[in-house]
Amino acid sequence: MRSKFKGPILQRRNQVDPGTTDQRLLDSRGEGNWVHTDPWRVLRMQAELVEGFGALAELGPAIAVFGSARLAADNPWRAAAETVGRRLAEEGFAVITGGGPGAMESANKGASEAGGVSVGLGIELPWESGLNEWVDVGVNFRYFFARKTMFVKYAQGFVVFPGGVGTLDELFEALTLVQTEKITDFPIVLVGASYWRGLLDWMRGTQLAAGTISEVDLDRLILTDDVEEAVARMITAREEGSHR
Ligand SMILES: C/C(=C\CNc1ncnc2c1ncn2[C@@H]1O[C@H](COP(=O)(O)O)[C@@H](O)[C@H]1O)CO
Repeated sequence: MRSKFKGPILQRRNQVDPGTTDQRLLDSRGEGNWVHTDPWRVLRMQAELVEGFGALAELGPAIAVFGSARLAADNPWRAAAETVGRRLAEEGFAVITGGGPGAMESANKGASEAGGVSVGLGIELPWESGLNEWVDVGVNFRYFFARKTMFVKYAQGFVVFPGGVGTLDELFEALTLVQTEKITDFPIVLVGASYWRGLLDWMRGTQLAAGTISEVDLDRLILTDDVEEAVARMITAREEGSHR
């Protein structure tokens, strides 16, 4: 009876493959299509997590700063993001952004110029993106979910500047993780009261009224125009965390 093990799998009779796995690896160059298959993608996802964890494991206390990629250089929120980056760095926090332009670039600039650790977690996009020039530690991701894991795992709080759907995605992911107690003691500060108030009013007037969220969910969002308050909230959370 024909019989063979293909790794852990027993094959007998007419189920026996010709050749061996090593032979197939070494004997031919093969076709390239397999790199686009899901099993291979899983290895790439795994590699992104490993690279991200490796790059950030010793970062120390860090705050993520989010906000629009599209804010022009003279937009006042850019100046505020730069101040937040600088002040967080002065207080000993690493600053993590998406590594892109706009508010991200300003926060990285503030952190880098203050001598802090300025981190950019970039994402492969259909158009040219890359990391802004103020990123001093950069990791570029293929997969959004792997990148998002890094923000939440290595930041102890979020400061969120006005932004579009990308910023809302990051904000509501954090809020969901806090609500479901996947992350704890995690301040979320929204800078730009005039920009965010409409959203918070809708959440209160529509979501809270319909019972789809609780008052405590709204209480988790801190709204301010004062960048010093944003920084102070992060410092307080760090101090409270260190007493536990
Ligand atoms: C729009 C342009 C470039 C976009 N490049 C980005 N690079 C890195 N991270 C990005 C980029 N765009 C969005 N993000 C992430 O989403 C948030 C901002 O998205 P929004 O829709 O602009 O609010 C941001 O925090 C990033 O994490 C060319 O100008």
